[in-house]
Order: sequence, then C-alpha cells, then structure tokens
Amino acid sequence: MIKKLVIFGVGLIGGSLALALKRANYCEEIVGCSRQASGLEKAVELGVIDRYTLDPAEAVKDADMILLAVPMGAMASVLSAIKGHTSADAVITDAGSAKASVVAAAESVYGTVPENFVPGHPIAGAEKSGVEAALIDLYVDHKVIVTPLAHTSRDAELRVIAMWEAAGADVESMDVENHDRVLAATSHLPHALAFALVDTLSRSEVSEDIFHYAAGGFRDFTRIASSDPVMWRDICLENRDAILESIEAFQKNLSSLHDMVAESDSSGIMDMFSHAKSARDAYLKKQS
Ligand SMILES: NC(=O)C1=CN([C@@H]2O[C@H](COP(=O)(O)OP(=O)(O)OC[C@H]3O[C@@H](n4cnc5c(N)ncnc54)[C@H](O)[C@@H]3O)[C@@H](O)[C@H]2O)C=CC1
Ligand SMILES: O=C(O)C(=O)Cc1ccc(O)cc1
Repeated sequence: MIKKLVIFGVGLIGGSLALALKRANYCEEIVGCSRQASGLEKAVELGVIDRYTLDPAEAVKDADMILLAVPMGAMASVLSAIKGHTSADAVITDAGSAKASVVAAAESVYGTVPENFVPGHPIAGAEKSGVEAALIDLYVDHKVIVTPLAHTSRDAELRVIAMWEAAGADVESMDVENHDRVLAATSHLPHALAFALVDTLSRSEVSEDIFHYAAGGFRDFTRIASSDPVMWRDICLENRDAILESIEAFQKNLSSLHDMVAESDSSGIMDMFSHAKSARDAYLKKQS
C-alpha cells in the first residue's frame, strides 16, 4: 500500500498508472505535479488524480512514493526541484524509456544516486500522449523493467515492484546497460525507422500518391511515427550510443538487401526474408 503517491507528469504513462492504482485501492492519495495547471486540472476532472500542485517541494511533502513520468529531458530538473524536500522513507522511481541517462541525471543532482532511487521502465505505451490517452489496463500483463544499482535499497526496489504489480504488470530486473541496449533494438530503432520512413516518403515529389495508395502494411509499419516528437527526440539524445549501434547494424543489413536486389540475388533475398519470417513467427508464438 502507498499512503501518498506523487506523479510528476500526469500524461499517458503517469495517468495510466494512477488509474490502475486507484482501481486497486493501492493509494490513499494520488497527487499530480507538473509545470502547467491545464493538464492537471483535466486529470482531476477525469478522476485520474485526487489533487495537484505546481509546487514540487509541496508535492513531495510526506510522500512515500514519487514517480517521474516526464519526458527524459526533464528528469534532472524535476530531481533538482524535489532535492531536500522528500521524507526519509520516500521511494523515488521513474518511467523513462532509457535508464543510463536517468541514473546520470540522479548522479548529477545528488552526487551519488540515492539508495531509495529505483530506475524503472514500463514496456507498455502508445503513440498517443497526454492524460486523455491514459488507459486503466495499459500495464495489465505487460512487462515493467526495474534497473536497480548495486547499492539500491532492496526495500525500495520491492516497494516499486509491488506498485507495478498492483497495476497488473509483470516486473523483471535487468542491469542498466543491458536494458538500454535491448530497448534501443526493440523499441528505439523501430520508432526511429518509422519516423525516418514517413519523413522520406512525405518529402517525395509523388507523396500525395504514396499516401493515397498506402495499404494496411504501411499503416501497421508507421503507426508509431504518430508518437510524440519531443519524447522521441529526448530518447534519441538520452540513449545515443545504443541507438547508434542499432542504427548501424540495421544500415549494414539494409545495405546487404540493397545489393542483393541490385544483383537480383534471389536466394540471398529468400534467405534474409525466410530468416526474418521465422524469427517473427517464433516471437508471436512466444507471446500467445
Ligand atoms: N508513451 C509511451 O508509450 C511510453 C513512455 N515512456 C516514458 O514515460 C515518460 C512519459 O511519457 P508519456 O506519459 O508518454 O508522455 P506525456 O506527454 O503523455 O506526459 C508527460 C507529462 O509530463 C509533463 N511534463 C513535461 N515536462 C515537465 C516538467 N519539466 N515537469 C513536470 N512535468 C512535465 C507534461 O505536461 C505531460 O503531462 C517519458 O519519459 C517516456 O520516455 C515509457 C514507456 C512508454
Ligand atoms: O506504441 C508502442 O507500440 C510502443 O512501443 C510504446 C512504447 C514507447 C516507449 C517505450 O519506452 C515503451 C513502449
């Protein structure tokens, strides 16, 4: 149970957690905090949070759990704003899509990452943003990864795990570097490719025809290019090295495909596509 949960950034991710924890009766009180009142007023109206304040120091007073669900580029400024105002038993966690940079932000603000800071990442979301997009079931049967450091308090980690489990999630632990490498490959690269593909096509001289005649495959492949550009710019900047590694591996393979098509290398193309189909079929089978 949580007495007072404070959520910085009551958007899709923070709002969905609030809805799920309210349904589970897991918090006595949920307080939202952000820079502007408009989204927070909407969150109160929708019954997502109980109340809000624009004052970070006041927000975290007597809180036992604090969630940072703001864009990655805002993590350090929120940590700076609450530093020195949190109570001794408060646990701080975040929902950022990359973890090394959040750890670095905590280090820059506190000197060393506090024992009660537990980096986390829900592997669930959508291309929509804002509290209006929050979904009560967003985390049900979805993974949440926590990336505790060697000195992270086990009690703090268990309290964060219990919170996400109350929202219906399956929580797994991972180390920070592995998290960032894996997520760069499975999430950040596909988003970067979707943005780059739609950008390329929209700049074509025949872009009107391209979009007019696009079929379901184009819609499936490009859904995530409707995601928030600010959030994804921040992720690219904050998980730079791992994303560059993934883009470079992909460029290499795409370049092989280019050459195979240029050389009409039927068996080479067949090998690549068959290998990819087997891998995706196996992934879908594992999910069902
Ligand atoms: N959208 C997704 O599918 C997923 C997002 N994440 C991560 O969760 C975090 C939040 O993402 P969303 O909920 O999608 O974004 P969102 O745009 O729906 O919500 C973010 C909220 O943070 C507020 N905000 C922005 N700057 C702030 C600041 N300096 N101080 C306080 N509040 C501030 C905004 O007003 C907004 O209400 C990001 O770090 C993102 O990387 C993690 C998993 C999935
Ligand atoms: O919209 C989708 O399918 C996503 O992939 C959502 C998502 C976005 C960012 C994350 O860090 C995790 C999940």
